[in-house]
Amino acid sequence: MTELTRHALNYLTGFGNQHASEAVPGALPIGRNSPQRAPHGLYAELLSGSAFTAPRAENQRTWLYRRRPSVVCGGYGPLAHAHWKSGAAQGEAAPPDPLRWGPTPLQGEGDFVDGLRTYVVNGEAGQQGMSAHAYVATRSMGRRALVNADGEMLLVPQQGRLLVTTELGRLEVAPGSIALLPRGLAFKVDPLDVPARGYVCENFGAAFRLPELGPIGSNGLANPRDFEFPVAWHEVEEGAYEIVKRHGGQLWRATQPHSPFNVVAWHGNLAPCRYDTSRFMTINTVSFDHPDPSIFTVLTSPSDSPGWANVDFVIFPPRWMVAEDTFRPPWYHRNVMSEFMGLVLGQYDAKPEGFKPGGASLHNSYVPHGPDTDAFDKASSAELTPHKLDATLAFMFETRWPMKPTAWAMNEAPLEKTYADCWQGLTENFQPG
Ligand SMILES: O=C(O)Cc1cc(O)ccc1O
Ligand SMILES: [Fe+2]
Repeated sequence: MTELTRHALNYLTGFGNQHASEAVPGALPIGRNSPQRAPHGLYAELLSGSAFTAPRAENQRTWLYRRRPSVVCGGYGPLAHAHWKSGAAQGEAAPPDPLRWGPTPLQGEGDFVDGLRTYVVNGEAGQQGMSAHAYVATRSMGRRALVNADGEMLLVPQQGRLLVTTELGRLEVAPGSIALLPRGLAFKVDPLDVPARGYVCENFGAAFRLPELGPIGSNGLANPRDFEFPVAWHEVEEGAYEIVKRHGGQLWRATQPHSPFNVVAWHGNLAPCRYDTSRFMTINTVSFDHPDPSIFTVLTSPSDSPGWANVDFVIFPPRWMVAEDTFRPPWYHRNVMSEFMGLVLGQYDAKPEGFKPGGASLHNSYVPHGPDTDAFDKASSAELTPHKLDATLAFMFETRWPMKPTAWAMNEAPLEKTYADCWQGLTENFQPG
């Protein structure tokens, strides 16, 4: 039995809060960040997530008090990885068809980094845009840590709990929950159940934040208090670590003589967190019509154009459907924004049979899509009594930049050859006069 299954981890709560935590009493300096000698012989180190002069509401930084500073590290050399891609330049030209993949196969051995496979890319690593990946992990990362200098990582586990160890402490993340790992922070992802499978959004744009609530008011959707942050924890075991670094859309590796998880105390508002999607306060119509899916936004990474997200993280959680005189599933549509979807659990109402947990779909910019023929037929004649969509969790990474599938997604992943056939039964029913 691991230490974790015996003792639940502790968490600090509140998205955007200035948190403070110390694993050893007195390790956190009081009243200043950089005393001449930090307590207990620790080194003070600043990690920033925004320009120093970013507006206060968007300014993110954390002070770390650690046994050795991060600069004590060997030189980096390239690390080969066949399947982790980033930036539009690493994608393929693919036809503007709707694409769908079956569940990512669970075979193969490897840790979280080995098991990353990129579905789609856009933008440019470290600058703007995003990538969507699948992961399959069958073993822990051991004495190996990942630092993504290009972007923040949003983990969406689909099966198997994860122990995420970070410089700021540890998070346990189960399917149904997500983890958000700031750009530049060292972490490792270890499966607590094997094999573990899930999805990752790598975000090269502005850091994910809670969406504005507008007329909804001061409560609702993802509430800030439900985001949980780790308490300080440092690894006591001595010995070298391999640091795997994502930088400039490539992987690099170096060895350092000590663990990067050597932060004894920290304070600040740039920190990893987890969020349980069952705490999402879902809003939907109580009258008629199917609202835009933006009402299900958990987190958003804005771009420089107001309302045009670099990427949104949207969920389709369990919810009551009560709309009167309404076609209740999503409408048929063609959107300028591009939609990558995954399914954690259960069925998705627009494609109840064809879209499988652990699978994915891509409806790129202006690619027409909507409910499949079966879903259309059922929803067009369903009795419109209140109905609970239960035991379901789909999600979407929606981005303003068209996505390019990778060579893996087109040639090796379980791409369905006949996905578009699911709409061929939508016959013409027009009855003039
Ligand atoms: O295409 C999809 O399945 C995602 C989606 C869901 C919805 O309720 C409205 C629009 C939309 O793109
Ligand atoms: Fe859509």
